[in-house]
Amino acid sequence: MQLPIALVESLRGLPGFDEPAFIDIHQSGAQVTSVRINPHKISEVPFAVAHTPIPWSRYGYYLSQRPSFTFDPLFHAGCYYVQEASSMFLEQALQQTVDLTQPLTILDLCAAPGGKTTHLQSLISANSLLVSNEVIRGRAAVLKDNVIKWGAHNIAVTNNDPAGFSTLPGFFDVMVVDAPCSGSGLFRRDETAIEEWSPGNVALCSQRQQRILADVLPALKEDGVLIYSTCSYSRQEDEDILQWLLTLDMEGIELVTDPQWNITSVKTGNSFGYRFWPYRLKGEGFFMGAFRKKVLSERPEKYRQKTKPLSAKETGVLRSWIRVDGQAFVAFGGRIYAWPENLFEALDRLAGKMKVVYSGVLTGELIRDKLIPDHALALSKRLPAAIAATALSEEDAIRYLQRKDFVLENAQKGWQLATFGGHPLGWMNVLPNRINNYYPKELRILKEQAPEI
Ligand SMILES: C[S@@+](CC[C@H](N)C(=O)[O-])C[C@H]1O[C@@H](n2cnc3c(N)ncnc32)[C@H](O)[C@@H]1O
Repeated sequence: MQLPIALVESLRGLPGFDEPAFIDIHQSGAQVTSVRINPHKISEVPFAVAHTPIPWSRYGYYLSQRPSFTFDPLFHAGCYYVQEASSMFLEQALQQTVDLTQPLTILDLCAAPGGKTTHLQSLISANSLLVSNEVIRGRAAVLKDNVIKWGAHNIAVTNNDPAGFSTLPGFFDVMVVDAPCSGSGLFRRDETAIEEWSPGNVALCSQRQQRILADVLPALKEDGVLIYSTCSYSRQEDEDILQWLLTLDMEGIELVTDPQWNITSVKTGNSFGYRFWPYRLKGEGFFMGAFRKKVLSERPEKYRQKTKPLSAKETGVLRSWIRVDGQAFVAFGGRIYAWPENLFEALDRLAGKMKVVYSGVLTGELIRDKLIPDHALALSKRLPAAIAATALSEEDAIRYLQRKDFVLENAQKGWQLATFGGHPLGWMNVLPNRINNYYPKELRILKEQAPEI
């Protein structure tokens, strides 16, 4: 691996930078595999391979080998997320700056494919709302799929430019801006990123990061918390951005780190940054800083309800499909979504101002008083206990996920969940002579499993 000389030169003098160790780790070919479990679905790592906890995250684990995630049904059931270890430091930043037992409104501004979003959802209280935004439409679709897999009911996925959030002044208690960057921190994983790296691109990224932050900060409440991060090593995208934030009446927040974690703390003026060097800890290059907003925010507009919830009569048929307690049901384009009642106002405001591509739990479509359940409902944690389900063998689970035919002896007829290890994978409708597989086509496993030798 040939690192750009201009990058190495630009890092000289940065706290914690060790040039020979930096070059060595990139040439060693060593790879770190880590996952974060979904505490709403499982409580232990579901792999036979040896694993050790990631010290700064209660849900993160290093794996001694990389299993085939594609052919693990529990991956498709949303039981865990494959995520780089350093970025799980978000947990520390959040835990140390906000009271997570409170109902919070949180924005994850640059959210696709969903690493930070799924992590945030595991940390916040059930009556908090997480708005997970991605500006690029195709990437917002991937984000939505990952949010559905995670199975939570308190996330809304939006597809807006950061400037769009200026229509929601003072709306958020917390904002996470995991900014698009020059990506040098991921060189070990993605060698093509090396070809795209240039000093000019670092400068462009730095300007774009400032623009994104300036556009979105009006939507943060006074005293609200901003968490900023990149996977770049460059000072212009890291410390320089923290310095610049101080000029916008943002106040740096110092975080406590255990010295054994080997994270490099950087104090620049009154801002505090945290650098992750891959030769000092087990993880990729990463940078994070936290701030509190010290300037008055505009007040949000007076609330006027726009969305009309469905009546109890209209939703009567849903009772056998979803736990309706505490939920309001709303219809968009014939599709019925369950919104937690206590988040109704926030979701309704959001729907009035932003391009919302997903919210709550998509329950399904009502056709002539019958519900055609959506895949999202199968993966959600709002299913009633009594719903019909059939446990599949691992082989059948893979065939189900590939949308291939399989045979079930003595299975109950009708709509039911296809499950593996107690976790729903999706819907199927068992007919007398065949099984209709409702696993979404666009999510199916396309690869073939290599035969065991
Ligand atoms: C570092 S990635 C986010 C990774 C994500 N937070 C996670 O943990 O999975 C940055 C994201 O910012 C998005 N992005 C690109 N240009 C942007 C812009 N001008 N404003 C906001 N987001 C942008 C990219 O599409 C990308 O999804």
